[in-house]
Amino acid sequence: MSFFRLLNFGITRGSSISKTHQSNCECSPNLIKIRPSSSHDTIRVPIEVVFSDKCNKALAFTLEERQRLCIHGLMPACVRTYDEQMLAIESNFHSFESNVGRYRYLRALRQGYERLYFQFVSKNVHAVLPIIYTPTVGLACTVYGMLYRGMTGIHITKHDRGHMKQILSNWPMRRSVKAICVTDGQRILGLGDLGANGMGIAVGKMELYTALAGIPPSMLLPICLDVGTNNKSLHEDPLYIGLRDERLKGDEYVCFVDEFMEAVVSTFGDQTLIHFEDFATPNAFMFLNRYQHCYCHFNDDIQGTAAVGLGGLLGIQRITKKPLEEHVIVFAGAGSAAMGIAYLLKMELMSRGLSEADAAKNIYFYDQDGVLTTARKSIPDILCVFAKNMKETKSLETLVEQVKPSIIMGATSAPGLFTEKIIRTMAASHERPGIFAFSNPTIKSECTAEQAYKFSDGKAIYSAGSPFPPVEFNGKRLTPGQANNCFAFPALVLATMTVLATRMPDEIFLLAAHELAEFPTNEEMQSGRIYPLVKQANEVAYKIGVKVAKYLIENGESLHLHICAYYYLSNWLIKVMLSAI
Ligand SMILES: NC(=O)C1=CN([C@@H]2O[C@H](COP(=O)(O)OP(=O)(O)OC[C@H]3O[C@@H](n4cnc5c(N)ncnc54)[C@H](O)[C@@H]3O)[C@@H](O)[C@H]2O)C=CC1
Ligand SMILES: CC(=O)C(=O)O
Ligand SMILES: [Mg+2]
Repeated sequence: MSFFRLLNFGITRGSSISKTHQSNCECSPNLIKIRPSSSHDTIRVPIEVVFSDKCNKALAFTLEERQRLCIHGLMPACVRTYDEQMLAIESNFHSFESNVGRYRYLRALRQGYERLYFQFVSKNVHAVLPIIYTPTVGLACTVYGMLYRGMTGIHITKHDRGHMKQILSNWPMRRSVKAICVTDGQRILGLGDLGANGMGIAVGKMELYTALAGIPPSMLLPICLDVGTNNKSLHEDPLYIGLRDERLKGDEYVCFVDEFMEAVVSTFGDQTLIHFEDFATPNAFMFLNRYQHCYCHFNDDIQGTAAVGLGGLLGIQRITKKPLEEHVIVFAGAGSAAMGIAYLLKMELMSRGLSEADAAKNIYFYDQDGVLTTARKSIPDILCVFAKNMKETKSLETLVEQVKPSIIMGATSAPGLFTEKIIRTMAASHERPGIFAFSNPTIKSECTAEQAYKFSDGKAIYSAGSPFPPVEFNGKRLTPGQANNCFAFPALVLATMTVLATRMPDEIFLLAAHELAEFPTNEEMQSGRIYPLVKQANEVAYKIGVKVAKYLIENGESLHLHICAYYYLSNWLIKVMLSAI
């Protein structure tokens, strides 16, 4: 019997690990009387392998495993079942009062017991996502140097030019890597330039690949491009883990990223999926365009958010029974998130037969410089069609008074931007005003759930990038939706990886938006919640993943033609991946 077969993890959900020991010992529920091991059937495996993060089962090693692996006596007599293991982790997790404490505990758990970690996360998505993802991961990134506890991915610095392939080859699981998530740390959530501390976000995103979409962690590699940081306080922070230099810029920066992209595919293969995360907006768009014909890549802040944003808008259409083209929509912020959503929204409206100008007619943009008018100098290409021939104003309240939007979408990192006056004005003109506060983490929300419900007299359909608890209003319990790209990217990468697609066309983001909008029931929609619950995120990833996989195969985006002949196989493959954890 091989080591890995002997090491029957058997920790599939709800199963009991203690079956094997029952024939070998007398046992009370938790404590077992063990008999000495017989040396002739032992398997010699280096102890550091048995207790490595990939293999360590803690007290779930059965009596047979303990005897045959010669680790008998190296742990207490108790053999824990799956449920007991999960209970022990859960008790530890909840024993920490602060969320950063819980984050720290989970980091240690992953480093010592990777399988248990992912089993715990995928079983407790609702409790754990706010820790390993927004909002806590943002706070953790601000003190990442203090929390640092060893290898989580690859750091490539600006001094590594000419050697990137060699550095990537240093990754211990290089042979199995199929996807990377890369950040240069310049716009970490709404917290600005966090330099090399941004690694925390790349790690968090990839943990959702596994926890929500079942993609084995050995296939995934988080990468931080340390090209310096313009955040002076990090230069002075004695615990900072990155280079204390100004950021690379201009041609030097672009050449650096070009070399990186080439090194990725030459090390891990042509169809390696490359996920760009939290780059500053101009660079995010520049790389999305630059690499569109050469790599299988996507930008989560632009495209993943677009799918979730449009999904939310389609949800509002379901509630209000008013077609999206008749809604007046104000975007507050003109960065990756807002521009990505507006682009996909325009695509949706044009697919309904509208001209580009008609699709853009009721959509307004407002940013730090005020409302976007045709008088503005240097408008990004994507936004030109949305610029209005109207009087300029620097006040969002004035704009809202003027155009009376039925939907407002904030992605500004400007907390409190949606004032009482704005929300009241919208509620006075619309039965169910849509309010989206995409900014992360929670402290950056344009308004809180409570403010949205209170100032709209409970009428608002409110969603936010970070989780808000339900609010009691006039005897009703109102549950906000989480408008976060975590409802899109796990499905999109699962599909792309499963069918070996070589690119990620715009249509799959549109498709994901439609599937997402269908997820909540009519009853949930009418209660004002347009997104699934976070605890349903695995199901969302699977269902959208299957649809996207079929689309990719049917439209010739899949690398292997024989898969096309068996396109229903994608269903099966995805199920297998999901059951792998
Ligand atoms: N919920 C989700 O899934 C996602 C949320 N986000 C969040 O969206 C926020 C923005 O990120 P990016 O789109 O990359 O944008 P960015 O950071 O590149 O741009 C922000 C935009 O907001 C505008 N802005 C800033 N302060 C403003 C103010 N007081 N009034 C009006 N406009 C103002 C700026 O002019 C700019 O257009 C971040 O907080 C980020 O965490 C980003 C991606 C996904
Ligand atoms: C959620 C996300 O990707 C962001 O806030 O940047
Ligand atoms: Mg992001």
